Amino acid sequence: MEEIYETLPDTIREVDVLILGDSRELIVPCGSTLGGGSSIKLMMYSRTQQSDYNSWNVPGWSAEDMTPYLRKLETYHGPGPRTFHGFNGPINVFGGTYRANRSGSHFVQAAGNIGYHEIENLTSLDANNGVQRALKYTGTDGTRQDAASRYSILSSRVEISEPACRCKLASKRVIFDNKRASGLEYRPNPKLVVVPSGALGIPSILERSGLGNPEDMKKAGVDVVADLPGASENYQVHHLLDETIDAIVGGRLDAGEPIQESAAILGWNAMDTTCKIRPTDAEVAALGPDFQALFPGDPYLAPALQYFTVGLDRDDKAKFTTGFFSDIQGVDIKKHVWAYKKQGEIFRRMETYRGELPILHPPFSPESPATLIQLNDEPAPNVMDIVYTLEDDQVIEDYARAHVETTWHSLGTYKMGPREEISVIDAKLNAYGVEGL
Ligand SMILES: Cc1cc2nc3c(=O)[nH]c(=O)nc-3n(C[C@H](O)[C@H](O)[C@H](O)COP(=O)(O)OP(=O)(O)OC[C@H]3O[C@@H](n4cnc5c(N)ncnc54)[C@H](O)[C@@H]3O)c2cc1C
Repeated sequence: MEEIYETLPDTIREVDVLILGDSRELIVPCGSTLGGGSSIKLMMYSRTQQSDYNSWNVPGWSAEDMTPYLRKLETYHGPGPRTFHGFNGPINVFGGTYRANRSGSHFVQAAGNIGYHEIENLTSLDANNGVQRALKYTGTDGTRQDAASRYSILSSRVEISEPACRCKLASKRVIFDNKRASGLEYRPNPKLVVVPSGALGIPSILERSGLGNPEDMKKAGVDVVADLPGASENYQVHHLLDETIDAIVGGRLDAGEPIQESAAILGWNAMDTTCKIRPTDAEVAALGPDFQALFPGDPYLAPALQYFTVGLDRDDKAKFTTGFFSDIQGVDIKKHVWAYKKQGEIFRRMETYRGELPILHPPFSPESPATLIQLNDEPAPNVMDIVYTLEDDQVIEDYARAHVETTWHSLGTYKMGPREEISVIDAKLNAYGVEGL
């Protein structure tokens, strides 16, 4: 395990030009270990909206087609009608062994005050514009529900060494016998070659193997086996502003204590509420005609700059950029500014609210109604929506550009769909232009 861990990249680093004349490196964290992201993820339970599945427009992969599999993977311990969920799957979905109930309830109440009411089952695939007390990928004892242990990869010693071997051998490239995938370095002639290396790992491995954008492969000296330009397109990840005020990081809590006591707080991920919200029609209109023309739709409208491509060896730096805030219409940044204001209106109405944290607050001018406030013992009285000026909008925008981070949910490379839409795999997950992969 240790050896494998050390041979895989921990993070993918990216240099993005976010502010004119300045540049900042954004990091996409990924789980470079057995179980991948599921071994380090935040355990937050959510499901894709049905419109997302249906937008793939691939027979056999609609929301209706996917629902039996969504049920099959879970043992659901949450609220809501049983029709939407599964009760015999390997992954437990549970409310957690610990919750910060007071602030959670205040959030639900405050969101309700501005029209986002509590929805019992926000994961019904079409529920929207509501909040829910969050569920987690944890067992009823608070244990992480990771892919490696829940799918029994670790159930016997023999099986431990098998996926471990594959991880290591897969790490360079797929071998082709003419157009047929025939092995992963030292494992010749299997019936089928599967490369489960995640949205970040797959493009590099397959481009090193000759499947990808011919231009990029030529530059890297790789012979073309299949011309699949989509391999280095369509990468998507979403952005957020985030800051940790963690008791362990802050030195207020020794991590050893809760571990020794098997404390219930170990089953907590500090996310007690979750929500899905969209701008209203009036808000969309206020964001301008460019935004209106493109909404609702794919929020990642900056594909021209998003790609991930080949390096000659596994440790070579990938050519990679998220494309955050780079679309000329400014739709991506406008969405972020809208979300900043909206979450502020919820927090300002929480009974627990006592003002903003200076380290997390954009530097509005002291005259702005959005300027930093700190309250003493009482929540804010008679809260009205802040009316932001154009200058305030600019402050939020600059702050977002300077502080935005990536959010761990990489997807989209090696896209499934018709080949003419520069997709890379078909509805049966076979790569176009070759066999057995
Ligand atoms: C910090 C973090 C927090 C997250 N929080 C949540 C959350 O709360 N809720 C949620 O639903 N999702 C969350 N996610 C996202 C979720 O973990 C991923 O979407 C999911 O794990 C993707 O699964 P995957 O199988 O596609 O790829 P991965 O889980 O990335 O698995 C890819 C595997 O391939 C291996 N690999 C890569 N390159 C090579 C190579 N060259 N050779 C051999 N092996 C290779 C990797 O080591 C890894 O084991 C989080 C992710 C991260 C990183």
